[in-house]
Amino acid sequence: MPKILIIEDDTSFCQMLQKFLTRHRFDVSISYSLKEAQGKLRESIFDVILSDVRLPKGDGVVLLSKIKEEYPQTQVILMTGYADVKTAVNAMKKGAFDYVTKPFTPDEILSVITNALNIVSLKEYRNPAIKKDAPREETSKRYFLVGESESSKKLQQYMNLVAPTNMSVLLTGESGTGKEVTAKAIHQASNRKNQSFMAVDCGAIPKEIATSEFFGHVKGSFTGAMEDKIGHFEAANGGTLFLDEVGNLSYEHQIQLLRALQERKIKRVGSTKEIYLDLRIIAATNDNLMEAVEKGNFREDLYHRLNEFSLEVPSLRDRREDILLFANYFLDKANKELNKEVIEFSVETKQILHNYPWPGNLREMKNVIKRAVLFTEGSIMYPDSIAEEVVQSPNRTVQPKMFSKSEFEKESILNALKQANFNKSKAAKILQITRKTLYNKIKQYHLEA
Ligand SMILES: Nc1ncnc2c1ncn2[C@@H]1O[C@H](COP(=O)(O)OP(=O)(O)OP(=O)(O)O)[C@@H](O)[C@H]1O
Repeated sequence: MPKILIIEDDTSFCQMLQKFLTRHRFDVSISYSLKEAQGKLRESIFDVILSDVRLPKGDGVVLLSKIKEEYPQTQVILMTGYADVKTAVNAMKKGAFDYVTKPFTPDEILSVITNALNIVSLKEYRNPAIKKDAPREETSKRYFLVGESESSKKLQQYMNLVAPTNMSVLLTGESGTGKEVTAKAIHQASNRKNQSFMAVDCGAIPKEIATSEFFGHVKGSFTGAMEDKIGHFEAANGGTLFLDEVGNLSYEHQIQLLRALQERKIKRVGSTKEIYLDLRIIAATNDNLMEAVEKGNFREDLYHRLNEFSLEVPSLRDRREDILLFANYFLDKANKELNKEVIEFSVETKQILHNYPWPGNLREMKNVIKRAVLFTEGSIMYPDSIAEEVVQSPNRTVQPKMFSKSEFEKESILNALKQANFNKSKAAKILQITRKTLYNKIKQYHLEA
C-alpha cells in the first residue's frame, strides 16, 4: 500500500484528508507540525508527502529541500492557499512534484497523488514478489516497472538523467521491449508531464496522407479535406511527440520532419499561418538507423537531430534477472483484467518462464501470461496452462518429463532448503514463493526435519 504523510496544522482538515485517503487504500500518517513530521520521517520512508506550505515554526519549502536531499525517491506535493501560489511555484523549481490550491476537490488530490506515484515507480525498484511493503495489486497499477538487472538499472539511471532536459532521445531495441512505455515514462518524469504525450507510429501512416497527419490541413486544401484538421505536431505542442518506427519514414517526410525540427515552426497543409513549436521529440526504431544512414536510406542530419541522446531498451534475454519480476507484474495485471485470482507460479512454471528466450520480449510475455491466467483454474499456475511453444522451447534446460510435477516440486524445495541451510525464509525467497506456501509444501511432501 503506498505510504503517504500529511503535514498540516489545521487538525480537522488533516484528519478529514487522512480518512478520505485511507478509504482509497493509502497507508496515511499525519503530523500537525514540522517537528512531528521529522520524527515520522525518521521512522518510515514515504512514497508521497502532502505538506501545507505554511506551517507553524517553519515552512513546507524548507522541509522540501531537506526531504529531496535525504529521501530523493519521495515525491512532495504542496498544499497552498491562493496567496501562496507563487511560493508553491518556486517550490516546484526546487523539486516539489506539484502543488494543489486549497480548497481542492477529492478528484484533484487523487489525480495528483496518482501521478506522483507513477514517478515513484520510475525512480525506485520494487519487487512485487518479494517486498512486503509493496503489495502486488498496487504495483500492477503502474504502467512502468523498473527491473533489477544491471541493464535495467542502467536504463533507469539514464532515463532519470535525460528526462528533465529537452534533449531529443532515440530509443533503440527489439520489438516489444518497451520503447513506447519508456518514452512515456521519460515524458512523465519531465517538466512537460502536464502537457500532452502523442505517440505516432510512422510505419502505419500511408505515405500519401503523412504530411497532413503530421502537420494538419485546412478545409478544402485537397480533395477529401472536408474540415480543418490538427496534425500530430500541433496536438503535441508544449509536450512530447513520440515517433515510433521512425526508420520507416519516406525520404520526403524525413525532409519535412527535419525542417520542422530545425525551424521550430510548421504550417498546416493549405495554410500560410506559421505555428510555433515547443516540442520534445522522442523517436524509436527497431532498425539499425546508422546502417540505414550508410546505405543512404535515412538522412544523416535528421539522424543526428533525433539522436541527441540514445538509449537502448534491453531485450528480455539480456535481463534474465527481471523475468520473474515482470512475470509477476503481468500476472497481477491479467488477474485484474480477467477477474481471476491466480496467486503464483508453480516452481516448474517459473523454470519454464525463466528459460524461454522470449523473442517477442515483454509484449510476448504479457500475452503468454494473460492467456495462461485464463486457462488456470486454481490459484497456482502450472505448465499445462502455458502455451505449447513456450513449454516446448528447445532452450529449456529443465526437462519436465523427467519428473512428475510433484517430484519436480519436491526436489526443487529440498534443493532450496539445503541451499538456505534450512532457513525457511531464505528458501522461500530462493523459490520466490511466500513462506506460508513453503510451510504448506513442506507439510505436503513430509519434508520436516
Ligand atoms: N518497463 C515496463 N513496465 C511495464 N510494462 C512494460 C514495460 N516495458 C514494456 N511493457 C509492456 O510490454 C508491452 C510492449 O511495450 P511497448 O509497446 O512499449 O514496446 P515497443 O518496444 O514500443 O514495441 P514495438 O517496437 O513493437 O513498437 C506493452 O504492453 C507494455 O505495457
